[in-house]
Amino acid sequence: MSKESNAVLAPEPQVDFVETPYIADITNRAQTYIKAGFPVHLRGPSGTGKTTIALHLASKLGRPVVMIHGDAEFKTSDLVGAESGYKIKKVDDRFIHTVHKYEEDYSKQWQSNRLTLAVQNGFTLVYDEFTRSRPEANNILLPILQERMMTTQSSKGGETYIKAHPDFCAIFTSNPEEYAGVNRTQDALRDRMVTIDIDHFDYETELQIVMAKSQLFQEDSEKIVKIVRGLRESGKTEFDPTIRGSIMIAKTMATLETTPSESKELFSTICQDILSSETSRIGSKTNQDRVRVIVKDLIEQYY
Ligand SMILES: Nc1ncnc2c1ncn2[C@@H]1O[C@H](COP(=O)(O)OP(=O)(O)OP(=O)(O)O)[C@@H](O)[C@H]1O
Repeated sequence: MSKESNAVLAPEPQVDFVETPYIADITNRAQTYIKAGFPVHLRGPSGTGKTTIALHLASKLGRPVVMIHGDAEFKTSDLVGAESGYKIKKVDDRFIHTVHKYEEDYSKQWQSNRLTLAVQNGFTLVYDEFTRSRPEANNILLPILQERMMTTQSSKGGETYIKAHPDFCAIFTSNPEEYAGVNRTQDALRDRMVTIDIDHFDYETELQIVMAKSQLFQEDSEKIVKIVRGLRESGKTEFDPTIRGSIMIAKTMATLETTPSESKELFSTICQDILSSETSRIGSKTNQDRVRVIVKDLIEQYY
């Protein structure tokens, strides 16, 4: 299988994907803009489901999907493709086994990269956390989004143009600009996409996701979701706890073959460990201790 075909994903529904009215509303709005020919940008804090919704949207469009993860090290050539020097092909002779022929192809090879692959073939591009790449690397996107035309360097030097396939479309995700390692979105790029701001899920969606991922019953999943939401709403944590914390608590309980209702002490310890870890990223013991106290109080409240 070629390197290119490894980069292409089939547009398949995700296992355990939960579609509540909250998710359906975001998906439907995004789909409308894509249908109208505009790229969509899902922007929001960590753990608000942006990547999952982007892949869900992509699967609904029914075209093969090419995914790129933003990276501070990216250069334009990592997105578009680059001259890869010459390649040597070894050919085994089928009849005389001791004979190996080597074919050397000194002509420069064009290694199509993911963006080129999507633009040329009309695939859906999911560019996850695209603002982690430097603005200079992302500049290549401007003519693609504006004129549906991509500029590349030809093997003979100079520029060539690739017209975007009519089915090509792009979905972007990003974290807010105050996050570490996130670059400011260039105005020109932002103006060419429809940005949908996403926040933490509503209660019903969090509950359905926890149940789907852990197989815990509703009553037990509700306890987890109420505690995580209570901690988030307290506003006293360094970082907001997310659905990831809820999923980790639920899966840990399920692995131990117990439930929050059966084992209150164990549940309390697991909630305190996971939530203090998720909400303090600079190793502050003060924050961890504060979270442990709030979580303990919330557990008393919801038992
Ligand atoms: N609709 C959904 N159905 C089932 N699980 C979901 C859904 N949305 C999100 N999740 C789960 O929630 C978690 C966080 O989602 P996701 O990774 O998409 O968030 P994100 O906003 O892209 O986060 P980050 O900014 O940190 O990359 C994942 O474990 C994901 O599987």
